[in-house]
Amino acid sequence: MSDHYHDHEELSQEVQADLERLAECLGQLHDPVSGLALDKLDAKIEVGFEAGGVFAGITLGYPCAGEEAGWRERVLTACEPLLKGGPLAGSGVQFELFSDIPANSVANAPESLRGVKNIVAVASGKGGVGKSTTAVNLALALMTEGARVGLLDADIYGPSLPTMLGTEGVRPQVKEQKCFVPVTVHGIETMSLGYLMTEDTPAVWRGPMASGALNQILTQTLWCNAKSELDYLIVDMPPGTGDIQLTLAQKTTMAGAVIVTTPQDLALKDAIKGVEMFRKVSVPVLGIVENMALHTCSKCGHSEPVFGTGGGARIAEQYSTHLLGALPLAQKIREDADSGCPSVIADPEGEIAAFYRQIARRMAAGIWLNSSGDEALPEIEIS
Ligand SMILES: Nc1ncnc2c1ncn2[C@@H]1O[C@H](COP(=O)(O)OP(=O)(O)OP(=O)(O)O)[C@@H](O)[C@H]1O
Repeated sequence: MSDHYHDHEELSQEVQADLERLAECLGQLHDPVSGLALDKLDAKIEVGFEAGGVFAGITLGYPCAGEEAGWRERVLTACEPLLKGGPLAGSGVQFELFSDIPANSVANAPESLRGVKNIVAVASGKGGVGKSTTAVNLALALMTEGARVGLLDADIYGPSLPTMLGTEGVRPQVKEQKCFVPVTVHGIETMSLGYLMTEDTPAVWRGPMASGALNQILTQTLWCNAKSELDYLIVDMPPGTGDIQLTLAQKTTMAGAVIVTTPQDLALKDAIKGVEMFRKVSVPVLGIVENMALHTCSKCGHSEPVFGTGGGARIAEQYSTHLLGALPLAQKIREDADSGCPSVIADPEGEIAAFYRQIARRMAAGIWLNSSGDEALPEIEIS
Protein backbone atom coordinates (compact mmCIF):
# COMPACT_ATOMS: atom_id res chain seq x y z
CA MET A 1 0.00 0.00 0.00
CA SER A 2 1.23 3.47 -0.71
CA ASP A 3 2.18 5.78 2.12
CA HIS A 4 0.00 8.82 2.35
CA TYR A 5 2.02 10.64 4.97
CA HIS A 6 5.74 10.95 5.55
CA ASP A 7 8.09 11.88 8.36
CA HIS A 8 8.52 15.61 8.68
CA GLU A 9 9.52 16.21 12.24
CA GLU A 10 11.36 14.36 14.96
CA LEU A 11 8.58 13.49 17.38
CA SER A 12 9.06 13.52 21.12
CA GLN A 13 8.57 10.25 22.97
CA GLU A 14 5.41 11.60 24.60
CA VAL A 15 3.90 12.48 21.24
CA GLN A 16 4.93 9.08 19.84
CA ALA A 17 3.31 7.32 22.78
CA ASP A 18 0.06 9.26 22.36
CA LEU A 19 0.03 8.57 18.62
CA GLU A 20 0.45 4.87 19.34
CA ARG A 21 -2.50 5.05 21.73
CA LEU A 22 -4.47 6.88 19.06
CA ALA A 23 -3.65 4.20 16.44
CA GLU A 24 -4.83 1.57 18.93
CA CYS A 25 -8.13 3.43 19.44
CA LEU A 26 -8.62 3.69 15.69
CA GLY A 27 -7.92 -0.03 15.35
CA GLN A 28 -10.94 -0.68 17.55
CA LEU A 29 -13.33 1.29 15.36
CA HIS A 30 -15.76 -0.91 13.47
CA ASP A 31 -16.03 -0.88 9.72
CA PRO A 32 -19.79 -0.38 9.23
CA VAL A 33 -19.92 -2.50 6.08
CA SER A 34 -18.20 -5.68 7.25
CA GLY A 35 -19.12 -5.11 10.92
CA LEU A 36 -15.53 -5.94 11.92
CA ALA A 37 -13.06 -3.84 13.89
CA LEU A 38 -10.21 -2.37 11.84
CA ASP A 39 -7.70 -4.42 13.83
CA LYS A 40 -9.44 -7.56 12.55
CA LEU A 41 -9.25 -6.40 8.95
CA ASP A 42 -6.46 -5.96 6.45
CA ALA A 43 -6.84 -2.19 6.85
CA LYS A 44 -4.10 0.39 7.06
CA ILE A 45 -4.03 2.99 9.82
CA GLU A 46 -1.70 5.97 9.57
CA VAL A 47 -1.31 8.56 12.30
CA GLY A 48 1.09 11.45 12.57
CA PHE A 49 1.73 14.84 14.08
CA GLU A 50 2.88 17.80 12.07
CA ALA A 51 2.82 21.57 12.49
CA GLY A 52 0.75 21.32 15.64
CA GLY A 53 -1.91 19.09 14.06
CA VAL A 54 -2.73 15.40 14.22
CA PHE A 55 -3.40 13.54 10.99
CA ALA A 56 -5.13 10.22 10.72
CA GLY A 57 -5.59 8.12 7.61
CA ILE A 58 -7.53 4.90 7.16
CA THR A 59 -7.19 2.74 4.03
CA LEU A 60 -9.86 0.12 3.34
CA GLY A 61 -9.90 -2.50 0.59
CA TYR A 62 -13.15 -1.42 -1.04
CA PRO A 63 -14.42 1.85 -2.54
CA CYS A 64 -16.11 3.75 0.26
CA ALA A 65 -16.53 7.43 -0.64
CA GLY A 66 -20.10 7.31 0.69
CA GLU A 67 -18.82 6.36 4.16
CA GLU A 68 -16.37 9.28 4.47
CA ALA A 69 -18.54 11.53 6.63
CA GLY A 70 -19.36 8.70 9.03
CA TRP A 71 -15.71 7.70 9.34
CA ARG A 72 -14.67 11.31 9.95
CA GLU A 73 -17.14 11.59 12.80
CA ARG A 74 -16.04 8.30 14.39
CA VAL A 75 -12.35 9.15 14.05
CA LEU A 76 -12.78 12.62 15.55
CA THR A 77 -14.74 11.16 18.46
CA ALA A 78 -12.03 8.52 19.00
CA CYS A 79 -9.34 11.23 18.99
CA GLU A 80 -11.13 13.50 21.48
CA PRO A 81 -9.93 11.99 24.79
CA LEU A 82 -6.30 12.16 23.67
CA LEU A 83 -6.62 15.79 22.66
CA LYS A 84 -7.90 16.92 26.07
CA GLY A 85 -4.52 16.77 27.80
CA GLY A 86 -0.94 15.67 27.26
CA PRO A 87 1.32 16.61 24.36
CA LEU A 88 -1.47 16.53 21.76
CA ALA A 89 -3.78 18.80 23.78
CA GLY A 90 -5.68 21.28 21.67
CA SER A 91 -4.43 19.91 18.33
CA GLY A 92 -6.69 19.88 15.31
CA VAL A 93 -7.26 16.60 13.46
CA GLN A 94 -6.96 16.15 9.72
CA PHE A 95 -8.62 12.92 8.57
CA GLU A 96 -8.54 11.15 5.21
CA LEU A 97 -10.19 7.94 4.03
CA PHE A 98 -8.50 5.97 1.25
CA SER A 99 -9.25 2.76 -0.58
CA ASP A 100 -6.73 0.33 -1.99
CA ILE A 101 -8.61 -2.38 -3.84
CA PRO A 102 -6.86 -5.75 -3.93
CA ALA A 103 -6.68 -7.81 -7.12
CA ASN A 104 -8.15 -11.27 -7.53
CA SER A 105 -7.02 -11.64 -11.11
CA VAL A 106 -5.23 -14.71 -12.35
CA ALA A 107 -1.91 -15.08 -14.08
CA ASN A 108 -3.25 -17.03 -17.06
CA ALA A 109 -6.04 -14.58 -17.92
CA PRO A 110 -6.21 -13.36 -21.52
CA GLU A 111 -3.99 -10.34 -22.06
CA SER A 112 -6.89 -7.88 -22.34
CA LEU A 113 -8.16 -8.91 -18.89
CA ARG A 114 -4.82 -8.80 -17.13
CA GLY A 115 -5.25 -5.27 -15.77
CA VAL A 116 -8.71 -6.11 -14.43
CA LYS A 117 -8.41 -6.59 -10.70
CA ASN A 118 -11.78 -8.23 -10.04
CA ILE A 119 -14.37 -9.74 -12.38
CA VAL A 120 -17.82 -9.99 -10.85
CA ALA A 121 -20.79 -11.79 -12.42
CA VAL A 122 -24.28 -10.45 -11.93
CA ALA A 123 -26.58 -13.37 -12.59
CA SER A 124 -30.11 -14.63 -12.11
CA GLY A 125 -31.59 -18.06 -12.50
CA LYS A 126 -34.64 -16.59 -14.20
CA GLY A 127 -35.18 -13.90 -16.83
CA GLY A 128 -36.87 -10.57 -16.20
CA VAL A 129 -36.04 -10.21 -12.49
CA GLY A 130 -34.05 -6.99 -13.02
CA LYS A 131 -30.57 -8.46 -13.40
CA SER A 132 -29.43 -5.94 -16.04
CA THR A 133 -30.90 -2.99 -14.13
CA THR A 134 -29.03 -4.18 -11.04
CA ALA A 135 -25.76 -4.77 -12.95
CA VAL A 136 -25.81 -1.30 -14.53
CA ASN A 137 -26.66 0.52 -11.30
CA LEU A 138 -24.17 -1.58 -9.33
CA ALA A 139 -21.37 -0.70 -11.78
CA LEU A 140 -22.25 2.99 -11.56
CA ALA A 141 -22.53 2.82 -7.77
CA LEU A 142 -19.02 1.33 -7.51
CA MET A 143 -17.78 4.18 -9.68
CA THR A 144 -19.45 6.84 -7.52
CA GLU A 145 -17.86 5.17 -4.48
CA GLY A 146 -14.47 5.82 -6.08
CA ALA A 147 -13.59 2.70 -8.14
CA ARG A 148 -12.58 2.36 -11.79
CA VAL A 149 -15.25 0.18 -13.33
CA GLY A 150 -16.01 -1.68 -16.54
CA LEU A 151 -19.34 -3.23 -17.50
CA LEU A 152 -19.71 -6.11 -19.94
CA ASP A 153 -23.17 -6.89 -21.21
CA ALA A 154 -22.96 -10.64 -21.76
CA ASP A 155 -26.71 -11.02 -22.10
CA ILE A 156 -26.68 -12.51 -25.57
CA TYR A 157 -30.43 -13.10 -25.72
CA GLY A 158 -31.33 -9.46 -25.37
CA PRO A 159 -28.51 -7.02 -24.67
CA SER A 160 -30.18 -4.14 -22.85
CA LEU A 161 -27.14 -2.15 -21.77
CA PRO A 162 -27.19 0.27 -24.74
CA THR A 163 -30.79 1.24 -23.88
CA MET A 164 -30.07 1.59 -20.18
CA LEU A 165 -26.96 3.69 -20.77
CA GLY A 166 -28.31 5.78 -23.65
CA THR A 167 -25.67 4.38 -26.03
CA GLU A 168 -27.98 2.88 -28.65
CA GLY A 169 -26.47 3.10 -32.11
CA VAL A 170 -22.96 3.67 -30.73
CA ARG A 171 -20.28 1.52 -32.36
CA PRO A 172 -17.07 0.80 -30.46
CA GLN A 173 -13.82 1.83 -32.10
CA VAL A 174 -11.57 -0.96 -33.30
CA LYS A 175 -7.86 -0.70 -32.58
CA GLU A 176 -5.23 -2.24 -34.82
CA GLN A 177 -8.01 -4.24 -36.52
CA LYS A 178 -8.19 -6.67 -33.64
CA CYS A 179 -9.42 -5.07 -30.42
CA PHE A 180 -12.52 -3.18 -29.42
CA VAL A 181 -12.10 0.01 -27.44
CA PRO A 182 -14.80 0.09 -24.73
CA VAL A 183 -17.40 2.84 -24.88
CA THR A 184 -17.02 5.27 -21.96
CA VAL A 185 -20.35 6.46 -20.60
CA HIS A 186 -21.35 8.02 -17.25
CA GLY A 187 -17.73 7.43 -16.11
CA ILE A 188 -17.54 3.67 -16.71
CA GLU A 189 -16.07 1.56 -19.56
CA THR A 190 -18.72 -0.48 -21.33
CA MET A 191 -18.97 -3.18 -23.96
CA SER A 192 -22.07 -4.94 -25.24
CA LEU A 193 -23.03 -7.31 -28.01
CA GLY A 194 -25.74 -4.71 -28.57
CA TYR A 195 -23.04 -2.33 -29.87
CA LEU A 196 -22.31 -4.85 -32.62
CA MET A 197 -25.89 -5.75 -33.55
CA THR A 198 -27.98 -3.90 -36.09
CA GLU A 199 -31.70 -4.08 -36.68
CA ASP A 200 -30.93 -6.56 -39.46
CA THR A 201 -28.87 -8.89 -37.23
CA PRO A 202 -30.46 -12.30 -37.88
CA ALA A 203 -32.16 -13.99 -34.95
CA VAL A 204 -29.80 -16.98 -35.25
CA TRP A 205 -26.88 -14.68 -34.42
CA ARG A 206 -28.49 -14.03 -31.10
CA GLY A 207 -28.24 -17.73 -30.23
CA PRO A 208 -25.27 -20.03 -30.85
CA MET A 209 -23.28 -17.55 -32.91
CA ALA A 210 -23.69 -14.94 -30.24
CA SER A 211 -21.89 -17.10 -27.68
CA GLY A 212 -18.84 -17.14 -29.98
CA ALA A 213 -19.11 -13.38 -30.35
CA LEU A 214 -19.41 -13.06 -26.59
CA ASN A 215 -16.17 -14.92 -26.10
CA GLN A 216 -14.60 -12.60 -28.62
CA ILE A 217 -15.70 -9.35 -26.98
CA LEU A 218 -14.65 -10.69 -23.60
CA THR A 219 -11.11 -11.45 -24.69
CA GLN A 220 -10.70 -8.80 -27.38
CA THR A 221 -11.86 -5.69 -25.59
CA LEU A 222 -9.10 -3.38 -24.38
CA TRP A 223 -10.41 -3.06 -20.84
CA CYS A 224 -7.11 -1.64 -19.63
CA ASN A 225 -4.02 -0.07 -21.05
CA ALA A 226 -0.54 0.56 -19.73
CA LYS A 227 -1.75 3.59 -17.77
CA SER A 228 -4.94 2.34 -16.24
CA GLU A 229 -6.42 -0.76 -14.73
CA LEU A 230 -9.96 -1.59 -13.75
CA ASP A 231 -10.83 -2.26 -10.12
CA TYR A 232 -13.98 -4.14 -11.12
CA LEU A 233 -15.39 -5.55 -14.32
CA ILE A 234 -19.08 -6.23 -13.81
CA VAL A 235 -20.45 -8.89 -16.14
CA ASP A 236 -24.18 -8.82 -16.79
CA MET A 237 -24.61 -12.57 -17.37
CA PRO A 238 -27.19 -14.15 -19.66
CA PRO A 239 -30.22 -15.26 -17.61
CA GLY A 240 -30.34 -18.92 -16.60
CA THR A 241 -27.83 -21.52 -15.53
CA GLY A 242 -26.97 -23.35 -18.74
CA ASP A 243 -23.72 -24.12 -20.51
CA ILE A 244 -23.01 -20.57 -21.68
CA GLN A 245 -23.20 -19.28 -18.12
CA LEU A 246 -21.04 -22.10 -16.82
CA THR A 247 -18.37 -21.62 -19.50
CA LEU A 248 -18.32 -17.88 -18.96
CA ALA A 249 -17.92 -18.31 -15.21
CA GLN A 250 -15.05 -20.74 -15.71
CA LYS A 251 -13.32 -18.89 -18.49
CA THR A 252 -13.09 -15.53 -16.77
CA THR A 253 -12.00 -16.67 -13.29
CA MET A 254 -14.30 -14.50 -11.28
CA ALA A 255 -13.74 -12.80 -7.95
CA GLY A 256 -17.36 -13.53 -7.15
CA ALA A 257 -20.98 -13.54 -8.22
CA VAL A 258 -24.05 -11.57 -7.21
CA ILE A 259 -27.41 -13.29 -7.65
CA VAL A 260 -30.45 -11.14 -8.40
CA THR A 261 -33.88 -12.47 -7.57
CA THR A 262 -37.41 -11.31 -6.92
CA PRO A 263 -38.99 -12.61 -3.73
CA GLN A 264 -41.54 -14.95 -5.34
CA ASP A 265 -41.08 -18.72 -4.97
CA LEU A 266 -40.39 -19.50 -8.61
CA ALA A 267 -37.64 -16.90 -8.93
CA LEU A 268 -36.14 -18.04 -5.63
CA LYS A 269 -35.93 -21.64 -6.85
CA ASP A 270 -34.04 -20.42 -9.89
CA ALA A 271 -31.82 -18.18 -7.76
CA ILE A 272 -30.82 -21.29 -5.79
CA LYS A 273 -29.80 -22.94 -9.07
CA GLY A 274 -27.64 -19.89 -9.74
CA VAL A 275 -25.97 -20.14 -6.32
CA GLU A 276 -25.33 -23.84 -6.91
CA MET A 277 -23.92 -23.26 -10.37
CA PHE A 278 -21.30 -20.80 -9.07
CA ARG A 279 -20.47 -23.11 -6.19
CA LYS A 280 -19.82 -25.91 -8.69
CA VAL A 281 -17.16 -23.85 -10.45
CA SER A 282 -15.72 -22.48 -7.16
CA VAL A 283 -16.82 -18.89 -7.74
CA PRO A 284 -17.67 -17.31 -4.35
CA VAL A 285 -21.24 -16.09 -4.13
CA LEU A 286 -20.89 -12.57 -2.73
CA GLY A 287 -24.56 -12.27 -1.97
CA ILE A 288 -28.16 -11.96 -3.05
CA VAL A 289 -29.92 -8.82 -4.24
CA GLU A 290 -33.67 -8.95 -3.78
CA ASN A 291 -35.28 -6.85 -6.47
CA MET A 292 -38.85 -5.51 -6.52
CA ALA A 293 -39.14 -6.40 -2.83
CA LEU A 294 -41.72 -3.82 -1.82
CA HIS A 295 -44.10 -1.66 -3.79
CA THR A 296 -44.97 1.77 -2.46
CA CYS A 297 -48.15 3.28 -3.86
CA SER A 298 -47.28 6.67 -5.35
CA LYS A 299 -50.77 7.97 -4.41
CA CYS A 300 -51.32 6.82 -0.82
CA GLY A 301 -47.75 5.89 0.21
CA HIS A 302 -48.83 2.42 1.39
CA SER A 303 -46.14 -0.27 0.94
CA GLU A 304 -46.91 -3.86 -0.02
CA PRO A 305 -44.65 -6.87 -0.57
CA VAL A 306 -46.07 -7.68 -4.02
CA PHE A 307 -43.93 -10.80 -4.55
CA GLY A 308 -43.78 -12.03 -0.94
CA THR A 309 -41.25 -11.33 1.78
CA GLY A 310 -37.97 -12.58 3.17
CA GLY A 311 -37.07 -14.98 0.33
CA GLY A 312 -33.66 -13.44 -0.41
CA ALA A 313 -32.73 -13.49 3.26
CA ARG A 314 -33.80 -17.13 3.55
CA ILE A 315 -31.62 -18.22 0.63
CA ALA A 316 -28.73 -16.15 1.94
CA GLU A 317 -28.98 -17.90 5.29
CA GLN A 318 -29.48 -21.35 3.84
CA TYR A 319 -26.46 -21.01 1.56
CA SER A 320 -24.25 -19.09 4.03
CA THR A 321 -24.09 -15.99 1.94
CA HIS A 322 -25.36 -12.43 2.46
CA LEU A 323 -28.43 -10.49 1.53
CA LEU A 324 -26.63 -7.50 -0.02
CA GLY A 325 -29.78 -5.40 -0.18
CA ALA A 326 -33.34 -5.10 -1.35
CA LEU A 327 -34.70 -2.74 -3.99
CA PRO A 328 -38.31 -1.60 -4.08
CA LEU A 329 -40.50 -2.06 -7.13
CA ALA A 330 -40.28 1.57 -8.17
CA GLN A 331 -41.52 3.19 -11.33
CA LYS A 332 -38.55 5.56 -11.13
CA ILE A 333 -36.05 2.67 -11.45
CA ARG A 334 -37.73 1.55 -14.68
CA GLU A 335 -38.13 5.07 -16.08
CA ASP A 336 -34.48 5.97 -15.39
CA ALA A 337 -33.24 2.74 -16.98
CA ASP A 338 -35.48 3.22 -20.02
CA SER A 339 -34.28 6.80 -20.48
CA GLY A 340 -30.57 5.86 -20.61
CA CYS A 341 -29.74 7.46 -17.29
CA PRO A 342 -29.90 4.85 -14.49
CA SER A 343 -31.11 5.97 -11.05
CA VAL A 344 -27.61 6.11 -9.50
CA ILE A 345 -26.75 8.86 -12.03
CA ALA A 346 -30.23 10.38 -12.51
CA ASP A 347 -30.71 11.09 -8.80
CA PRO A 348 -27.34 10.56 -7.08
CA GLU A 349 -28.55 11.86 -3.73
CA GLY A 350 -31.84 9.94 -3.82
CA GLU A 351 -32.95 6.94 -1.79
CA ILE A 352 -32.60 4.48 -4.69
CA ALA A 353 -29.01 5.54 -5.42
CA ALA A 354 -28.26 5.09 -1.71
CA PHE A 355 -29.60 1.49 -1.85
CA TYR A 356 -27.40 0.65 -4.83
CA ARG A 357 -24.32 2.29 -3.27
CA GLN A 358 -24.80 0.32 -0.10
CA ILE A 359 -25.11 -2.91 -2.10
CA ALA A 360 -21.94 -1.94 -4.02
CA ARG A 361 -19.96 -1.33 -0.82
CA ARG A 362 -21.15 -4.59 0.74
CA MET A 363 -20.27 -6.55 -2.37
CA ALA A 364 -16.83 -4.96 -2.70
CA ALA A 365 -16.11 -5.42 1.01
CA GLY A 366 -17.00 -9.10 0.56
CA ILE A 367 -14.35 -9.43 -2.15
CA TRP A 368 -11.84 -7.70 0.13
CA LEU A 369 -12.61 -10.05 3.01
CA ASN A 370 -12.34 -13.09 0.73
CA SER A 371 -8.97 -11.93 -0.55
CA SER A 372 -7.45 -11.06 2.81
CA GLY A 373 -9.00 -13.47 5.32
CA ASP A 374 -10.89 -11.94 8.27
CA GLU A 375 -8.13 -12.22 10.76
CA ALA A 376 -5.50 -10.13 8.96
CA LEU A 377 -4.01 -7.45 11.21
CA PRO A 378 -3.97 -3.79 10.24
CA GLU A 379 -0.76 -2.21 9.11
CA ILE A 380 -0.06 0.68 11.48
CA GLU A 381 2.20 3.52 10.57
CA ILE A 382 3.21 6.34 12.89
CA SER A 383 5.10 9.32 11.62
N1 LIG B 1 -36.80 -2.47 -8.93
C1 LIG B 1 -37.46 -2.24 -10.06
N2 LIG B 1 -38.58 -1.50 -10.07
C2 LIG B 1 -39.26 -1.29 -11.22
N3 LIG B 1 -38.90 -1.75 -12.41
C3 LIG B 1 -37.80 -2.50 -12.46
C4 LIG B 1 -36.99 -2.77 -11.30
N4 LIG B 1 -35.92 -3.52 -11.69
C5 LIG B 1 -36.05 -3.71 -13.01
N5 LIG B 1 -37.16 -3.10 -13.49
C6 LIG B 1 -37.67 -3.10 -14.87
O1 LIG B 1 -38.00 -4.46 -15.19
C7 LIG B 1 -37.70 -4.74 -16.55
C8 LIG B 1 -36.74 -5.95 -16.60
O2 LIG B 1 -35.52 -5.56 -16.02
P1 LIG B 1 -34.12 -6.08 -16.55
O3 LIG B 1 -34.03 -5.95 -18.04
O4 LIG B 1 -33.10 -5.47 -15.71
O5 LIG B 1 -34.28 -7.61 -16.19
P2 LIG B 1 -33.36 -8.84 -16.56
O6 LIG B 1 -33.47 -9.78 -15.44
O7 LIG B 1 -32.01 -8.38 -16.94
O8 LIG B 1 -34.10 -9.33 -17.83
P3 LIG B 1 -33.59 -10.32 -18.98
O9 LIG B 1 -33.61 -11.66 -18.35
O10 LIG B 1 -34.63 -10.15 -20.02
O11 LIG B 1 -32.25 -9.86 -19.39
C9 LIG B 1 -37.09 -3.46 -17.11
O12 LIG B 1 -38.11 -2.73 -17.76
C10 LIG B 1 -36.64 -2.69 -15.88
O13 LIG B 1 -36.64 -1.28 -16.08
